[in-house]
Amino acid sequence: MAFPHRAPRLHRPAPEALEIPDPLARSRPVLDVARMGAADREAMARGIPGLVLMEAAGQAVARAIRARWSRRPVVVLRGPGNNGGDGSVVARILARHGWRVRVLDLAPDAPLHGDAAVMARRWRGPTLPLTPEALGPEGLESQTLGPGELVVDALFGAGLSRPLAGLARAVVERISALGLDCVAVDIPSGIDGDTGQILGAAPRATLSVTFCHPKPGHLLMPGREYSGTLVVADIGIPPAVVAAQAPTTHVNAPGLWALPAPARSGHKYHRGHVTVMAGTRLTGAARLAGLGARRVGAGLVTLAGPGSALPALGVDQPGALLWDLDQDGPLETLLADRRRTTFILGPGRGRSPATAEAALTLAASGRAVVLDADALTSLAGFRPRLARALAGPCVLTPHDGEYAALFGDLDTGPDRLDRARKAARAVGAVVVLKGPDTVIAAPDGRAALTANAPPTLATAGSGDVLAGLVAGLMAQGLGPFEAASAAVWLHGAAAARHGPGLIAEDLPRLIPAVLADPGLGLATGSGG
Ligand SMILES: NC(=O)C1=CN([C@@H]2O[C@H](COP(=O)(O)OP(=O)(O)OC[C@H]3O[C@@H](n4cnc5c(N)ncnc54)[C@H](O)[C@@H]3O)[C@@H](O)[C@H]2O)[C@@H](O)CC1
Ligand SMILES: [K+]
Repeated sequence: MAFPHRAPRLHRPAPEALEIPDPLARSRPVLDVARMGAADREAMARGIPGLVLMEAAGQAVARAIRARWSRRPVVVLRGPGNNGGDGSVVARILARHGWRVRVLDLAPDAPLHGDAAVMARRWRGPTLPLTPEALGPEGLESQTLGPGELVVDALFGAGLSRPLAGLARAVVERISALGLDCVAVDIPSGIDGDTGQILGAAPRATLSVTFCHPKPGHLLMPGREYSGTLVVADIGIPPAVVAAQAPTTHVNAPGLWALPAPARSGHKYHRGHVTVMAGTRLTGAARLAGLGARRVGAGLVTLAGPGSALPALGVDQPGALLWDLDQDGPLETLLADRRRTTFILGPGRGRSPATAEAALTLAASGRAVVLDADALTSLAGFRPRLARALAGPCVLTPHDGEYAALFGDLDTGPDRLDRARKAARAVGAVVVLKGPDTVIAAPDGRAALTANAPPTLATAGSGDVLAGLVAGLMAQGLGPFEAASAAVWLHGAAAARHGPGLIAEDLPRLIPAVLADPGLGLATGSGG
């Protein structure tokens, strides 16, 4: 039998096998539109020509497309600015690799400027005007966008300044209606880069290729959903240029925080003592919070509640301590023990003036405090008192409803990053604004955007576990911003390990496997 004299043809990787490194697996800066623009200008001022950056941007998009898809007809929707300039580069490079490419110009009569004009001249292939006729069912399907065609959305990026209207809106809606694969250059046109909100309309991209670092709009809903798979390409902007923009927002992932490794010589009091203030009913919420704190490494956890609640509180946690608020003493007695470093108030506590008073007492105690659920709604109307009372590290964990109760008067729009930041500043505490795109904000302006939480986390009791994780990390010495960010990430990572059918009780059990991830540096147990 003769040996084949040609090497076997390599298989083109199936999309599932495509190895695009997850740009959100480690923490990195998130650049708002103004900082990204400033970084671009600074890079150019340091001698990197804009054309070089644009060529690198277009090349990165073309590379991502070629990695993901095999050759197919492509239509590049080209806008009037530099996003369109990137689109011209994508068209040229794909065509050079033998792809059939057409450019559809949004504003064929508008004069192009600067780098975008240069790149448009370097594209010598077919270019059609985007006209109303091209958008009719006859035009778009039969002439302009054929079945199976790949759309490159290079209409608008960072320069989006108003809602999409007219032809731009019509073409974007047509892409979605036809269910075509769409690659967004930088960000889907119509998604606000700073807020993730849709301005008018936006295409649902299969893939978005952005440059240098992600923008808030890639991580905040609905922008995150519209962005599809995110690729972040290095286009040669030096890290020092990015650092000079002093980014205050980061991707919430390892690197933003480091988990406390248990010291070999340590004992349980070195790992903090978390006290969960429970109510009479819904004791499950306090138990879940206690489990969260214990699994993440708190040395001791006390579940404190009224005498009538104690049998239920202790039912399934032999390792937790119990405190009878009627027999053993009230909150003040607990606070007299300085080794009680950390408190949780809210889960299952009940909404009442007494809960608000307990929250204010804890805030003034100087201990690390997590205020969640009923503590937040009970504090409605007491925010100025809370802000004045706060004497120690404090984390508030509202979902949107609890946010409305406590911060509804703040002047914010739908932008969740802005909402969390303003709330943190208003009260002087770290705010975890929970949702599919949980935002953590500190009073000093730092913020973290989370992208690892699967939708299965939206289940009763999951927030109670989160409160426990935050407290458990603060008990071990993490600052409130780091503890809150790490807890939110661990919570998402635990849920992601489970898949469908997740219930809150599963989450604490999944935490050890997450902590064993080598990327977190705890697996060897070699803490000093
Ligand atoms: N040096 C740089 O600044 C680089 C920029 N790059 C690209 O440049 C993009 C930003 O470019 P630009 O600042 O030129 O902005 P864009 O290209 O995003 O859009 C600006 C143009 O769109 C118009 N416009 C905005 N919103 C509109 C709407 N709703 N309807 C109709 N017209 C609208 C504006 O009037 C302006 O003419 C980035 O997103 C990125 O793709 C890359 O080339 C990398 C380098
Ligand atoms: K775009």
